[in-house]
Formats: sequence, structure tokens, C-alpha cells
Amino acid sequence: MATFEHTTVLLHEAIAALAIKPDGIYVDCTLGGGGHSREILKQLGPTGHLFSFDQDQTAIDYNQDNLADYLASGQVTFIKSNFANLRTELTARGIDQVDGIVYDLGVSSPQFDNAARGFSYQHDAPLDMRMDQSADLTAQTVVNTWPYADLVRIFYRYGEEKFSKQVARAIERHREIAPIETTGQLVDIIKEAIPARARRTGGHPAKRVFQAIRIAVNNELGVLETSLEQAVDLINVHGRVSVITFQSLEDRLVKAIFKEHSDLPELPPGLPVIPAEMQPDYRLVSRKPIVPSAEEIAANRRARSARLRVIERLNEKHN
Ligand SMILES: C[S@@+](CC[C@H](N)C(=O)[O-])C[C@H]1O[C@@H](n2cnc3c(N)ncnc32)[C@H](O)[C@@H]1O
Repeated sequence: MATFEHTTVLLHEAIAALAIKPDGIYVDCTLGGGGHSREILKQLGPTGHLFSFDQDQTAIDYNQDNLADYLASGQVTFIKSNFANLRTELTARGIDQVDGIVYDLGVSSPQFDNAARGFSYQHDAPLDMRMDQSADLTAQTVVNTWPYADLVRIFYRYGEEKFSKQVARAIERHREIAPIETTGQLVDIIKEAIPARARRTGGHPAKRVFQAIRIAVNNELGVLETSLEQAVDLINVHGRVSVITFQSLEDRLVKAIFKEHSDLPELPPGLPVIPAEMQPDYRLVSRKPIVPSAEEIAANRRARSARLRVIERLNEKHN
């Protein structure tokens, strides 16, 4: 089996939050190294089933071996697709409701550490950053063809980069001379654009711009919103959706979607009791996000920014 080392973050917390029923139907939207999938499968009985999505063929290939026993017993189905297609892919398999869904967002360690994938500012490689290697849009296209204004927008919004304009301007200057082809070239351009005093604080100077380009290449916030709307709709009463995020933009989006579904509606003034049909159809399992323990963070640096949010369905929809 090829090595595929990914240390799963919030493994037990995210799965415990699903309150698994042995005969239930579950979905892991982000199979990766199979950590969360395996934990769900351990708790499923012979009549339970798991559907595991990944848009990256390498994750699916790895788990053909890694989860071979569960594949052989027919308890797991792999779906090589973007989780934005959650409903369509499940419907195609005759499933219209499920008991729980987990997301563990972002890239896996093998994706990040494989220099050739172009995700990392620490390795020199072609600018790629596609999680789905069959997709059309690459980081190279974004960097070399997107207009200045679009670059500024993504650097501000997805990278929260203070020097967005300076970096976009430097990219424009360089690409007029020759295409920017590698992560190493882009790192040098970013370093040149960010003032020296600012380069000494806030981590690696290319970190925020690389995050922004990755989010844009994979449309990470767009597909998350689309998928979560489907997920809250697909779960049965008492079913739960558990989401682990690794950066604030994603966490804010999850928080906002869950809040919208679990908030009480505007009530007419003076209403003594809230009528049943006005009660929210969902509840937040914990008001504050669940975060990794100090021990988990000490053992795995990637865990330090993780946040877990969980929502539960209480009723069928009141329409
Ligand atoms: C952090 S890893 C998941 C790790 C996994 N929970 C484990 O324990 O090994 C995220 C995985 O989700 C996949 N992924 C990210 N966004 C996706 C999307 N929109 N659709 C499908 N898969 C996605 C990535 O390709 C990656 O393999």
C-alpha cells in the first residue's frame, strides 16, 4: 500500500457527535486517508452503510486497500465526486435521506506534502493546487490570466492579505514579461511585493496568498455552501451534520448556515407560547465550536486551527 500519512483531527469528537446508529446510513464527504470513514464503519452493524466522497482519485485509490475489508463486506461505497454533488450522487444510488454526514475540510497531508500538487509554498513545483486533478482550473491559470481586480478580490477575501494590491500589481508586472509557472517563482514575487517589516511577522509571507489561490481554484466556499444546504435537508429527524473547518472563512460560513436553520423565526410581539409550527427544525448540538484538546494540538500542529460544529434535525420541515 502506498504511504498516505494523514493524522485525522478531532477523530472521536466528530464521530461521537453523529451519535451513530448501527443500522443507519452515513456519509463522509471528505474521505482523505479514511480516518473518519473507518471510525464510522467500526460502529456500523451489517445493515448500516457508509457513502464516502472524495474528489481526489488518489484518496479513493488509497482507500481501496486501506478499507478493503469494509469494501468486501459491502458496507462502504466510494464516490469520486465533489461533495457539491451530494444529493445527485446519493439519489443516483436510491438514497434520499441519511442519518448523519461528516465533513473534514481542506487538503489532506499527502496532498499538501506532495510537491507536485503545487499546494505548498515550501516546495518548488508547477502551480497547480487542484484537489480534483481532472478539473480545468489550475493555480497557473488564476495567476497568469485573472484580471488585477479579481486577484485583489481573492487575496483580500480568501487570504485576508493586507498587501493584496501590492501582490496583484507585482504579479501583473511579472506575467507581462513571462508566464509565472512555479510555486517558487510566485513565492519570490510575493516576498518582493510585501514590505520587509511586514514580512517578519504573521508567518510565511506567501501563506495567505497561497490559501486564497487554493480557495479560488477549488471554489472551496461555494461548494461548501451548496453542499451544506443539501446536507441539512438530507438528514432524517435526529440526524446530524458534523463539520470540521481549518480556517475562519469556512468556520464563519458553517456557523451562519447552521444559525439560519436553528434560529427562532421573528415572532409577533406578545406571543405567550411559541406555537409548534414556529419552532426551529434544527438545533445546534453545542453553541460554541468544539476544539481539539491541548494534547491533540501538541501532537499535531495542523489541529491548532480546527473547529467542529454540529447541527441536529428536530422535525420534518414545516413549509
Ligand atoms: C482533510 S482531508 C480528510 C481527511 C480524512 N477525514 C481522514 O481522516 O483521513 C480532506 C479530503 O477531502 C477532499 N475534499 C476537499 N474538498 C472536497 C470537495 N469539495 N469534494 C470532495 N472531496 C473534497 C480532499 O481531496 C481531501 O482528500
